[in-house]
Amino acid sequence: MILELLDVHGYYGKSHIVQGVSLHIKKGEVVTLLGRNGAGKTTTLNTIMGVVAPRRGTIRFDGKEIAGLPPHAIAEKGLSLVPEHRGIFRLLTVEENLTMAARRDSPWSLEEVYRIFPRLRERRRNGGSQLSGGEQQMLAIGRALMTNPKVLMLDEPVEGLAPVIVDEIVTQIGKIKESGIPIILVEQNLAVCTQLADRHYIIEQGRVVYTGSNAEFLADDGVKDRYLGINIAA
Ligand SMILES: Nc1ncnc2c1ncn2[C@@H]1O[C@H](COP(=O)(O)OP(=O)(O)OP(=O)(O)O)[C@@H](O)[C@H]1O
Repeated sequence: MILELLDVHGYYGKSHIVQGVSLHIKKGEVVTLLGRNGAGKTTTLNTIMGVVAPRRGTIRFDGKEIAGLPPHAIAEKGLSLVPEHRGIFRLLTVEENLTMAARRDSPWSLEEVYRIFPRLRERRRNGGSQLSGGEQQMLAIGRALMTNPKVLMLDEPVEGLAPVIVDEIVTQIGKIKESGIPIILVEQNLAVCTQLADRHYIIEQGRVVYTGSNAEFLADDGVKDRYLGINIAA
């Protein structure tokens, strides 16, 4: 098990948002965090990264406790979060965005990243501000790869993108999965989730209310209806 959360609680000030989340991810797996808006998925990712300090519970990464460490120390250990609002440097070129994230010990070279994201190679001299939304997302993920992540967390990577770009990014995330990097995916697009994931967690009001394999989830229309408000018959 590469990452494990046991009864983790996270707060924004006095607001108790993450209310005892337990979950885990193994090497090579893709797991999703599903749930309605405001359920606490992003806050769970921020709690793993130490951006929201966990007040109770255990977060073990590679067998060692990381709860309570500052975000930079957690990032240095190899946890990488690509946030919803991408955070690329708009005044730098694509290639500069990538190279400035590179770590000396990383097996991920520019070539490797360009192999997964051919569009970034084509756009390598373009500034961040000249990229489409999809290209910005690719750059944000590519930049995370340059840091040699041992666990990659993606927060709504295809939100607001055209279907053809969504397909492209799903293929690219699939290639990252094949490379062996475990991925925690927060995503509202269920088709994307079920194409990529081995397992799913559904979060409601800061708690895990369902967990199952992708096959179990796909076979259970009731679960989608109950927790996600998707009427399968419609
Ligand atoms: N910086 C913040 N300060 C205070 N409350 C916050 C903050 N960020 C989020 N919240 C609250 O925490 C709750 C959970 O938000 P979170 O973003 O984790 O939900 P989510 O499941 O990721 O949903 P979404 O898809 O809307 O991002 C919400 O009620 C939200 O209003």
